[in-house]
Amino acid sequence: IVHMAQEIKDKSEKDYQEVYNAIAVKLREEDEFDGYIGYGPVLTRLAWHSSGTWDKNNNTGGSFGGTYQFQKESNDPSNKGLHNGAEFLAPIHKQFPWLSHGDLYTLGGVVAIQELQGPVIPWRPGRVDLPEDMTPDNGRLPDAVYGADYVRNFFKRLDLNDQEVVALMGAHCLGRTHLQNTGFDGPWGAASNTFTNEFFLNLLNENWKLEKNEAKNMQWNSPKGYMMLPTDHALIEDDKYMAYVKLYATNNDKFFEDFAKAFKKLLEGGITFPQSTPTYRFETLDSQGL
Ligand code: HEM
Ligand SMILES: O=C1CCNc2c1cnc1ccccc21
Repeated sequence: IVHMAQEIKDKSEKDYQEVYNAIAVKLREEDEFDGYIGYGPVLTRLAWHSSGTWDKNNNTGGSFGGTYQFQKESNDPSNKGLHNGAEFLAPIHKQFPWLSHGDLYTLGGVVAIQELQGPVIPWRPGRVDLPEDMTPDNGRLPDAVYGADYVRNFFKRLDLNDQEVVALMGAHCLGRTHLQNTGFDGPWGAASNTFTNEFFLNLLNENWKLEKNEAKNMQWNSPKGYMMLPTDHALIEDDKYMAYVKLYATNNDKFFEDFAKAFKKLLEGGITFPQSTPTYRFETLDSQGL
């Protein structure tokens, strides 16, 4: 299967910046969601989950077809809680019906990262909605209960190496786990809605204890009320991953640079873009004085 991005002839950078701004203004205004964390983290997770179904071995799934819009995919137990992100984006789709669902879901993640003071994520348009029967099966997204070997093997299917995996996991600086979504709980107190390298600092600086939580799942908790999933903690159990955790904990610029590259790669997995497709680097609301 080839997923060839369509050439968008009648839309310019200005048109896409207008969509970016509509999402960003709504994100800024609707700040009370999830205990005043806001929609940034769940939009980021929606962009990742709509892309993370890709299988490089047969080029099925991925962000191209926008199949998250179909219940077969949005009802995947791995996607519990993400309907909040999809509902947030529904009015944006109404306002800009020319934008495909795949472009909408990935652009939502780009806006979230950039508006939460993260790096600029270069983004290309042209994903094309596929019919419902092209929706990938459930079960293509990762479980949180396993260790480093599982994580390394899982991301091979997405063509992502150790360095890209550690950089991407840095997005767990955002938001929190919700017992009713995934059976994990915390961190308690304010979860973050600012994109930083704190996930790596937490991994290295906290005193982690493996405990069973209320849903009978094992998770790592610290005296300060922080938490890590087993797949998070795996990054300091494995020497190769640990080297990148240390790099990103001590070099925020390097983290931002590597995250931006890896997140773009994740959001474009399986898509062939024509040479003529422009790569957009959007302005944040702040940088536009908005
Ligand atoms: C081994 C891979 C991964 C596993 C097992 C995993 C698992 C999880 C789990 C269990 C949650 C809690 C969801 C909830 O209870 O609401 C979560 C949240 C989140 N994940 Fe991951 N994740 C992984 C990789 C990623 C990647 C690669 C990204 C993005 C680049 C990402 C971004 C997020 C964000 C932003 C949240 C917070 C969502 C919110 O606050 O609503 N995760 N993840
Ligand atoms: O160390 C943190 C910062 C707050 N958010 C998370 C952390 C670690 N693991 C997570 C895993 C999923 C969602 C949020 C987090």
